Amino acid sequence: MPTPEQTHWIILAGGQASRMGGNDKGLIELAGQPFIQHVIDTLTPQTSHISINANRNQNIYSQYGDVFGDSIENYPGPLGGMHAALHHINNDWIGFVPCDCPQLPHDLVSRMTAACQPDTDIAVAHNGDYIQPVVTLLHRRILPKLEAFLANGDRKIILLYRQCNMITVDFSDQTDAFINLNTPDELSQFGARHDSN
Ligand SMILES: Nc1nc2c(ncn2[C@@H]2O[C@H](COP(=O)(O)OP(=O)(O)OP(=O)(O)O)[C@@H](O)[C@H]2O)c(=O)[nH]1
Ligand SMILES: [Mg+2]
Repeated sequence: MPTPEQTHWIILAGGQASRMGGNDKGLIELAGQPFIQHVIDTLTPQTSHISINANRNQNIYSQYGDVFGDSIENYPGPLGGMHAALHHINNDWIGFVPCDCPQLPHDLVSRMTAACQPDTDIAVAHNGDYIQPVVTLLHRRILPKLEAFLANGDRKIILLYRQCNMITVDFSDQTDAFINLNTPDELSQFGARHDSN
């Protein structure tokens, strides 16, 4: 429904990365490049509208593009980044990807946009096994529901989605595209596979 050019994409890098020892995950290096650079490299051929949601090291992230932080304090989770994006970006359709997913689909934007219907609130990627709740394209009409959800103290992303008109977008041909690296072990194992290829 929206064309790819009518969408604006946010790289979510605002988490605490507690499982990664609290290091700012978007800036951790993989194959000589910070995580955020891998995501930017995948998205740049797909869209010219990219912003970064980060709560730490905003001066460093600003070298990679437009940066904004959460307006809700105490790390409410990815929905905090989505909430901030809906206030920061003046666009009907806003897409999200996490900073710790270094091999996202090269056709993510075209497939997510093509799947949306006029009444779609949220399109969420699905790898055939699992829904990928932080790889999503949403319409700004969900903002009132999102604000009520957060004000109620709710944080579980999928519970909000179930209140909306959600569709899933099939990426079962690319199951590995959504591998995300949450711990030092996952990072070193992924790095070792990457080096041996
Ligand atoms: N803006 C914002 N983004 C968040 C927040 N929590 C998580 N995220 C982002 O959501 C995505 C998925 O989160 P996780 O992989 O669980 O990352 P994380 O919360 O940094 O890591 P853990 O603390 O180990 O769970 C990542 O891109 C995070 O940057 C938050 O409180 N605010
Ligand atoms: Mg993760």
